Amino acid sequence: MSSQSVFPSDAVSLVESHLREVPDFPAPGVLFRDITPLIADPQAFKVLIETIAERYRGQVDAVAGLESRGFILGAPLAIEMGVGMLTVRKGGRLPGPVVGVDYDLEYGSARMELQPFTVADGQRVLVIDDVLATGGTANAAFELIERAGGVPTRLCVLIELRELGGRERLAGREVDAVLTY
Ligand SMILES: O=P(O)(O)OC[C@H]1O[C@H](OP(=O)(O)OP(=O)(O)O)[C@H](O)[C@@H]1O
Ligand SMILES: Nc1ncnc2[nH]cnc12
Repeated sequence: MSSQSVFPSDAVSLVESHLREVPDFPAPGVLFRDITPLIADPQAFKVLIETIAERYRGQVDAVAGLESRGFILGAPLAIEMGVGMLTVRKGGRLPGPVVGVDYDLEYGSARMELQPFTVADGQRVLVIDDVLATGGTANAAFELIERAGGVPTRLCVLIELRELGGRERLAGREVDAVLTY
């Protein structure tokens, strides 16, 4: 783990101590960072959400969660900050009208969609997810929010996997990670 988190060291330790590292999931060679122990611990989950909310309170008008683990973090965060929740979903799951973007992952491709009518013009949006890997998913979310008329101010993730280059793919975007590997 590297240091330099923009979050307090207590929050970094909290995430680190509640993570499961699962080798070869969902495919051989992938070390999967599993946040389920963290969200299953009511005290840890509450403190984490409060800590993240503290950093962005008053600076954003909405939270956009990225399907599906970003929803788990985004919904309580939106309530804690008193703003609305936007859902950036995998292709084909939202009733239209939607804006969509196709993008490449490490292996294969994917599509994310957003209902533009959920985004107010000029609305400042915090994008939230559990993991930043190649950055394809987050990059798609930034593009969709902009196409819908919003202003994606930054990405917040619990875990950044540095060697997968997400930060470079998101060049010019603000990225905050609680924990970086
Ligand atoms: O930076 P990237 O290379 O785009 O990868 C990061 C994305 O991958 C994971 O989601 P996944 O697609 O596994 O979906 P899930 O949350 O529904 O499991 C993770 O929750 C991020 O959304
Ligand atoms: N190694 C990983 N662990 C958890 N989620 C991921 N999403 C992309 N890569 C991941």
